[in-house]
Amino acid sequence: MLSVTIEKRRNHFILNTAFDIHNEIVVLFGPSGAGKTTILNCIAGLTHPDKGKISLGERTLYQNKQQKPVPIHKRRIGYLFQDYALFPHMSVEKNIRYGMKDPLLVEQLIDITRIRPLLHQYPQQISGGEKQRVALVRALATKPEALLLDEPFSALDEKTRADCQNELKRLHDYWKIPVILVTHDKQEADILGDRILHIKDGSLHSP
Ligand SMILES: Nc1ncnc2c1ncn2[C@@H]1O[C@H](COP(=O)(O)OP(=O)(O)OP(=O)(O)O)[C@@H](O)[C@H]1O
Repeated sequence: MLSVTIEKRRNHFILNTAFDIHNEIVVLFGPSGAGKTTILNCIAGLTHPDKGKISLGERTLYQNKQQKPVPIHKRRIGYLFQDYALFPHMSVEKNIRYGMKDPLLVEQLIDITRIRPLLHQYPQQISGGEKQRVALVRALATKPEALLLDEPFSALDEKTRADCQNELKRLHDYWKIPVILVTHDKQEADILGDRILHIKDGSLHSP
């Protein structure tokens, strides 16, 4: 379980939120500037709350200012952004194998997502949807214990977005870990979310 309690001062409000995520896909849904990315960044360790506690399974990743936060690379959290961030000078295969923990698992992921024909291509030679699937596999190849997705499919056309959404569902059925997905797209939230958390001005609220 991913357990999150965050208090953090922002420009126009104090982000103040608490929630638990089991092995499910939870959608974080809310207007621009509501605090969604700040929450993901705190969980990933890119920034820290002013107060609060973040734990993943038995491990405490952050607890107030009493103890040193666990550094990003030791959190075992996969983070996928809108602009995929593949290494441009590496083939798809090298991108995926970078930081991988378990070669057998990577082979399975490649088959599940049907990206084997792309392995020898470079990022600039494949489409946006393909890049996003590769980025998803790369994130999972590190064997994360939780996955954070910040509008991963918003730059894609409708058909490609639907394909990627299906891919994510299939991967999650296979690999049940806590997933947080940020989206502005209500339809995507309904399709993918086991649960939807609505956030506005830094606080969770009912729709
Ligand atoms: N370094 C910072 N210091 C103070 N406030 C910040 C900082 N970075 C962002 N903010 C403010 O925090 C609020 C939340 O920003 P955040 O990026 O988390 O929102 P978001 O919900 O992800 O928005 P979007 O959907 O547009 O990406 C915004 O009002 C933003 O202006």
